[in-house]
Amino acid sequence: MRASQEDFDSAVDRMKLLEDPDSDTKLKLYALYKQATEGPCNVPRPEVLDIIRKAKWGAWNALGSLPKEAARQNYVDFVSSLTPSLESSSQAGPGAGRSLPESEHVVMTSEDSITTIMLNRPAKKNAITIQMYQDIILALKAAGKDNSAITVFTGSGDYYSSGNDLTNFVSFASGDLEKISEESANTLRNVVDTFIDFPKPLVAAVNGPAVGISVTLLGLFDTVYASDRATLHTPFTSLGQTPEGCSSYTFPKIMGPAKAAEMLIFGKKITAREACAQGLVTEVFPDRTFQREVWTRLREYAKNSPNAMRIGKQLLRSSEKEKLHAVNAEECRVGRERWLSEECAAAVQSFLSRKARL
Ligand SMILES: CCCCC/C=C/CC(=O)SCCNC(=O)CCNC(=O)[C@H](O)C(C)(C)COP(=O)(O)OP(=O)(O)OC[C@H]1O[C@@H](n2cnc3c(N)ncnc32)[C@H](O)[C@@H]1OP(=O)(O)O
Repeated sequence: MRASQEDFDSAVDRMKLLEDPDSDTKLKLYALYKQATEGPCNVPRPEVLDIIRKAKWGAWNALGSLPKEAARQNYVDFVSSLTPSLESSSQAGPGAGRSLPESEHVVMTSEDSITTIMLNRPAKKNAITIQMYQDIILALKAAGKDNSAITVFTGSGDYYSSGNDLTNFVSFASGDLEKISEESANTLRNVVDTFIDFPKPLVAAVNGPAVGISVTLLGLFDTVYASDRATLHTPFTSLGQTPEGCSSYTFPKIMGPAKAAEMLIFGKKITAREACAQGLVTEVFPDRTFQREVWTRLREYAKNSPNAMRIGKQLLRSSEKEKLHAVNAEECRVGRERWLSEECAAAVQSFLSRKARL
């Protein structure tokens, strides 16, 4: 169940009863309200000296391209969490009775028979934390079962995703290496398995640059639309790491072994247009019209018979599934060894200490 306009209006009224909320709470409420009512931040950044307006602008702007509907839901949930005693008995609490999982950085919305899963951490270029991997799994499982016809995966803000959050590796230096690396490999394996098994048409709307795992997973999507501003980069070897997301199998198959090697072994960054010429991207759109063109097209596609699309996908993909699961298992086994290597530790340290940038 998603928040209606009435739920939102009622949350706005309840919010007025809050007694002196702290400034972080006020900023978050302000940003979600603006996003829910006006959409993405569309005003120029205020002057440096105007501290309050600058903070408000920053909070709104940080919501990137979060859809109005998702902002409305987040606003209602946030107000509910602040005012539990004021909840009317007819209203569901946060998460109660909702078919969509909630997450701070992985936002799920459904409209026009399309479920959208959006990475929503624009200030960190949508880098994927361990919690986000778990949330992606939950979101995909929910989308696989809901009554939408198509599922779309996209990013908020100027990046599609900068890949694995490199601070995920910080815990490697501070804890039980064996245990943490095993848990991380299991998480990676689960998330990739969930993409392999996803039962409906899965479309990537690559709204901007994509790095690392956000690129490798594209080989498991049914259709990939990209903005002409997007680049695709898999800098594994400069990080002392190896390919994942089944790309060691899907990329050579899609683009041929030589082009795949350039990307996955030498870390060559390619443009969306190059990726399209090589078959990894289905179609490239001008950035200016990307959202409009992609969503117009997807809304048309979503009118097709959902069952026929799902069964069609199975016919196209099922013969590969066993192979893909085996590839995933092997990539995770090898990847885990690499994460424990000196090379990987040094590369991550270098990023974190800002000595190296892509
Ligand atoms: C469970 C474990 C699974 C493991 C799966 C493994 C997958 C492998 C991969 O995905 S490898 C790819 C890893 N990603 C990267 O190496 C990208 C690193 N990021 C960059 O090089 C740059 O940030 C950039 C080129 C993406 C963008 O550069 P730009 O100058 O435009 O912006 P900033 O660098 O200032 O970034 C803004 C803030 O975002 C933080 N950030 C960006 N990417 C990551 C990331 N991958 N991990 C952690 N943090 C990231 C960046 O640090 C800035 O934060 P700050 O504002 O607090 O400084």
